[in-house]
Amino acid sequence: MNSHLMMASIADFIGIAVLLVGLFALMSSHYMRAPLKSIAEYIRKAKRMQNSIPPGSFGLPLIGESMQFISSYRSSVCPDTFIAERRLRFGRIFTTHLFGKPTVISLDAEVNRFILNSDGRLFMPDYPTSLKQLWGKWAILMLEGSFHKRIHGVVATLFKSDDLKDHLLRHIEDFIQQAMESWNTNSTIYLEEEAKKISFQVTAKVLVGLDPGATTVALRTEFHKFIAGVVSVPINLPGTTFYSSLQSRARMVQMIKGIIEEREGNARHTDREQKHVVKVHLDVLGVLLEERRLMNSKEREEGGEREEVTTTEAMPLDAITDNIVSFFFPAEDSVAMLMSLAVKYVSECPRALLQLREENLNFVDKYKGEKMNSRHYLMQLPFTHCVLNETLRLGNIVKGVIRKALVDVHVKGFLIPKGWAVFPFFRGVHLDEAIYEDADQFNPWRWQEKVALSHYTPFGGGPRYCAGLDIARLEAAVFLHHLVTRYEWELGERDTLTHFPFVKLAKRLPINIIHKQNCKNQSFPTLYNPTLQAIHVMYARV
Ligand code: HEM
Repeated sequence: MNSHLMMASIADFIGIAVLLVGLFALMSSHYMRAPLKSIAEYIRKAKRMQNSIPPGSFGLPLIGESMQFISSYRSSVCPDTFIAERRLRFGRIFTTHLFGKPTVISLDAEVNRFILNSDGRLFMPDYPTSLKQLWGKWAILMLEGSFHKRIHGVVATLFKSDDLKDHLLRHIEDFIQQAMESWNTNSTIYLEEEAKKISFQVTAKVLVGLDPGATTVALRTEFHKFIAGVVSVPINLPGTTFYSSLQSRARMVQMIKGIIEEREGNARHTDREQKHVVKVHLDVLGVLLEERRLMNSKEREEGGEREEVTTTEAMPLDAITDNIVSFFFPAEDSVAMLMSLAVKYVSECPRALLQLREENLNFVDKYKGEKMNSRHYLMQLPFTHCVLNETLRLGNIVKGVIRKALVDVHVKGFLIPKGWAVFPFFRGVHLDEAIYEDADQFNPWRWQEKVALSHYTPFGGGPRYCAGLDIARLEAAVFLHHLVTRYEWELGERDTLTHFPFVKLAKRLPINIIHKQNCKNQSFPTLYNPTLQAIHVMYARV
């Protein structure tokens, strides 16, 4: 009964809107000559629309159902109340009104895949103006069309390359070693804090080639102030969080520009005739600078003389700084969350922890003294990756993505009207009992059986799939490897998860270190790395 009332309210809303448009058309036509036929056509169209828009409710005027959505995902007890209630009343595809827009939420894996794969044709990302101000108009999330394709391609190619992953592995292990040095038996550490420290260092390395030091610390301080603005009221006045966030963003941009200037000062530039070597740094800044050089020189060639008197650039410097700034977020926050949640889940599931430890100790034995590379960590630790898959499924670090319909879109018998927002809600699919048995339980063994990967989208899909997924998996696998082979711990104070706006552990996951492994008998896989060798020797002397 309730659902019918809600459906009626949407239908009324559309009916009245279409009637008003019809009336306006009639009134504005010269001498009201518009044929009555066209009004009938409008009414027929309204009827057709009201029949095919997914059922649901719009909630209150202007704010719609945003408050219910937010309070549901702020709760650590029953975060999915909002979704569960509506799924029961309306099914897996329903209409609501979120953050100022009529929105279709989809908990249907097939529809979600369709939306992700139709990016750029039927849908495009749709972020509020305040977020555009924060990320910058050139950030990958804001880009469309061929420029998006180009930036995505350059970054994805870099992140897929074994050279980059192997180069990064040395640093990941180094940063983990340094962090772990301070964790001693009988001490309590805040795992989320430690994971964030490590992943920020990895991020600074992979994005701009920075080693830990004063600049990384300064960059991290500004990044934290910057990120606070993402969830603030967007009022750009001195004293507001939003204002301070924009100021920090500007300082991050200055630091990145400083690194660029330093690189360009040192660079030996290309000159094909003189056969100079191009030095492309193995990081995101390096490949974006190279891409910019290529695009701008092509632009100049094509532009001929006219180009010399204009300042047009195919790829301005802002395109580099906006992207670097925006990559800091997934690279620091999401990866650290993956590591922290994996530790929480295995700590609560002793059988999984035991198997994880066994696999990783065997791995140490098997590759004793061998030169390790990223493929070892990505391919030779199957159970570790089952743990990570399950953590991503259950933890839903990214709940879903928001898109806008570019045209009227028909899918599974429903209409998503042009201009409406659409929210493929991955979390709703990942926690669907019809797909995953005991969906709310941590069960890494399910990944040892045949699981339909088409339902599984923790890293999105289509043209905007996560370019950094291998980096995220590598970092998390190496972290788990070192943690379980060297430490025994127990969870400290009980911690809870909240989900809005981002997944967070309320207490930053305190863990008590019970035992630090005597590393004498443990052969670290990357012994040839001089820093690690020094640390290994140090441990061996303990
Ligand atoms: C556990 C960690 C991570 C998760 C869960 C995650 C999740 C996602 C998701 C769901 C998307 C799709 C966004 C959309 O469709 O609008 C995405 C895109 C992306 N992610 Fe990640 N990500 C993670 C780590 C990383 C890392 C480490 C990087 C690299 C620094 C990265 C870089 C990117 C990039 C470049 C895109 C493409 C955006 C676009 O083309 O519009 N991500 N990620």
